[in-house]
Amino acid sequence: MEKVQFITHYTERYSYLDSARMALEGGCRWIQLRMKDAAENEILPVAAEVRKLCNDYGAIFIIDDHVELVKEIRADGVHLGKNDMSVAEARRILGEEYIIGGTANTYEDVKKHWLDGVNYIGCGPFRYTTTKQKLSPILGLEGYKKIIRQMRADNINLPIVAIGGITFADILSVMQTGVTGIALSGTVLRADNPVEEMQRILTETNQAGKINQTANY
Ligand SMILES: Cc1ncc(COP(=O)(O)OP(=O)(O)O)c(N)n1
Ligand SMILES: Cc1ncsc1CCOP(=O)(O)O
Ligand SMILES: [Mg+2]
Repeated sequence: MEKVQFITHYTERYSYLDSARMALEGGCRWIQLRMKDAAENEILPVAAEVRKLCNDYGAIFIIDDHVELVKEIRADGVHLGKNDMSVAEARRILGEEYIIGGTANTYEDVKKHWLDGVNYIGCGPFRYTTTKQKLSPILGLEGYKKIIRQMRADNINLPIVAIGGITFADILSVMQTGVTGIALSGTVLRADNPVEEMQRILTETNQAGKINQTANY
């Protein structure tokens, strides 16, 4: 599985599409199109461009929230949180070929998604971030360690992607908690050169992932 998911964001400098393009140019191969509160007629043209770019780069394309658009925009899957359609319902609609991600803030969230047939978990927030409103309680490193311990005890084997306020400096310690990967947005878009920042983040995450594989948890 890809270790780094980039989440699109609109800033003063960049459009949603710019953000996806820069992440792909920097080597990221897993893009989530997140256009919070945008209407369908705004999402569709951007999604068409992101789909094309992801095809060019051989990247996975996930859409946030919109199960009803997945097939129309030819996304590879969808990411769903607590206030979205349930993973079980989305699975019934989309079938087994699509990727479904689910948000978790607690071990109970992870377990429910596991039973509902999720493919990966977006687990967070790691720390405070302004990219998302109404954040769940901050997990910090200890929060991830606890969730991973509980998963191992119950034999739940699911990719866990840490999210929320993650920067380059956090990657090693976050990956060392045992998570599978990270999802990020703001730290890439705030960088002077987002393409280079993405490259640096990928190298660091893959390096940290290799250390993880040899560590004895
Ligand atoms: C990888 C990943 N993890 C978590 C989220 C948050 O999803 P959700 O809780 O539904 O919040 P919104 O993103 O919809 O505001 C995510 N999008 N991606
Ligand atoms: C979608 C989402 N869910 C929890 S934090 C977040 C945004 C993460 O973005 P950033 O890396 O900018 O903090
Ligand atoms: Mg959502």
